[in-house]
Amino acid sequence: MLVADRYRLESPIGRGAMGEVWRATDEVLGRPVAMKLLLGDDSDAQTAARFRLEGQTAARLSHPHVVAVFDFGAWEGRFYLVMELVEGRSLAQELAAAGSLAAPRVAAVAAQTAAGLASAHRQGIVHRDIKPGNLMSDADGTVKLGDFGIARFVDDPAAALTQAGQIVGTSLYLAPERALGQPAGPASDVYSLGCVLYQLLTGRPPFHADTATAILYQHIDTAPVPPLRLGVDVPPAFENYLLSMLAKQPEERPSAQEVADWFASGAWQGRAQSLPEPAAAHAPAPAPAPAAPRVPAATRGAAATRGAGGGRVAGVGRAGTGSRRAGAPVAAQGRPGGPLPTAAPGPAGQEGGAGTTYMLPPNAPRQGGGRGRRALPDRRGVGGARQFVSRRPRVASAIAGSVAFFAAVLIGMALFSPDGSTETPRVEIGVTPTTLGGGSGH
Ligand SMILES: Nc1ncnc2c1ncn2[C@@H]1O[C@H](COP(=O)(O)OP(=O)(O)OP(=O)(O)O)[C@@H](O)[C@H]1O
Repeated sequence: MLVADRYRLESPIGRGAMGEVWRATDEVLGRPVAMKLLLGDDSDAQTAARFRLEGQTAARLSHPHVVAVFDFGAWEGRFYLVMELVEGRSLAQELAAAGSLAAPRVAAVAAQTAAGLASAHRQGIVHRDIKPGNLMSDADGTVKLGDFGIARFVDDPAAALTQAGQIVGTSLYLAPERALGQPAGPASDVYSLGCVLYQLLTGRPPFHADTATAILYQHIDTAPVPPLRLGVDVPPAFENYLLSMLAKQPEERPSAQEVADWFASGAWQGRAQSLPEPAAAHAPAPAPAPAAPRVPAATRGAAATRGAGGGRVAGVGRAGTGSRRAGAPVAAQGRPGGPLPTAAPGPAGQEGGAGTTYMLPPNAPRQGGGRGRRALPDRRGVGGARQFVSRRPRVASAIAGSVAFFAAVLIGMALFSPDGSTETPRVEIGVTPTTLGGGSGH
């Protein structure tokens, strides 16, 4: 079949939510291409507009790790998109075949995907649907980021084609701030990439549950189980960095460019290091061998007490509207700090599928008042004392010695004072050494 007098369809490659992808030949330029044909016809204005947006968005990008877009048009009532043909398979297929991938392969995927993502972010484009099926690997193992079907321009909310109260994306990889109804930013893509890398390494995503809503709650307030604890063979530095990408707070995650630089530098092979400063969000990666940032206290602290499957929350089930297929409005985000998305059940869909819309119940935790936020100060307080003791053992033991000395003096005064006074500052004796002793890491 010859499409638009130019592209000869040869064999189907696959089908997604919006269209079917064919291997084709561009007979004008004489080269193989991939052609995505919009499912159905172009009479559905909403779907057609989103399909066109995908083409326009991806066409703005020119990067070795982003699938190139060559052409866009309409033919016999259907829109088509002509792309660079990636001869290989998606990371979803690679993962399905292997079960899990070795650390060096995952590090290469991380460096390349993050580089493609960083180029999109520089153009003001947020991908919003990073998942294994959207990462394509060619015959050499080079990874290319594709499917900008639900991407949006950071500065152009109208381009999101959204409807209030809905969140679009795949729940398995959805950043906490998006689960809370806030707009996706570049850091949301980094979080999603962190989820994908975690899955490639361990064979399972960081959070999984029976319903999409339960998974969203886990993104919000459950720490991922560190891969080493699952018995995965991964260098400590790699694990530390991966967990920093999964930080609950967007500002605590590295940028896509930092992720690309860090993995490309080979630093992932090293041991985890403590840095003198708290995880520096968006600081340039140190050269030549950048250290892994310290995992945010909330991430690591919670990991000790809660498993990835824990914390099931009752709520509405998945609210997959099937909107991408049906052409209904999709993908609305709440304003920062604005009201949470409202509950609205919808038809069920396949977990991890694309173009799925989720809605949280109205009583979902609010940012700043949610369960995760309430738990943070305690975890951070204990973690801070531990870090202080482990980083400054001499100072800590000097303080502990002084406290013990004054305690002994006060006890002596109380015992041997002529009037037998019992006014001993027990609070100082009891509390201070306990606080320091709680982190006896030396
Ligand atoms: N440029 C391309 N070269 C080779 N294969 C491609 C290309 N683009 C997409 N594919 C493959 O075609 C199939 C369908 O892709 P498509 O992007 O339409 O859907 P999807 O990403 O699987 O799902 P969804 O669109 O619902 O997120 C996938 O298997 C994908 O790997």
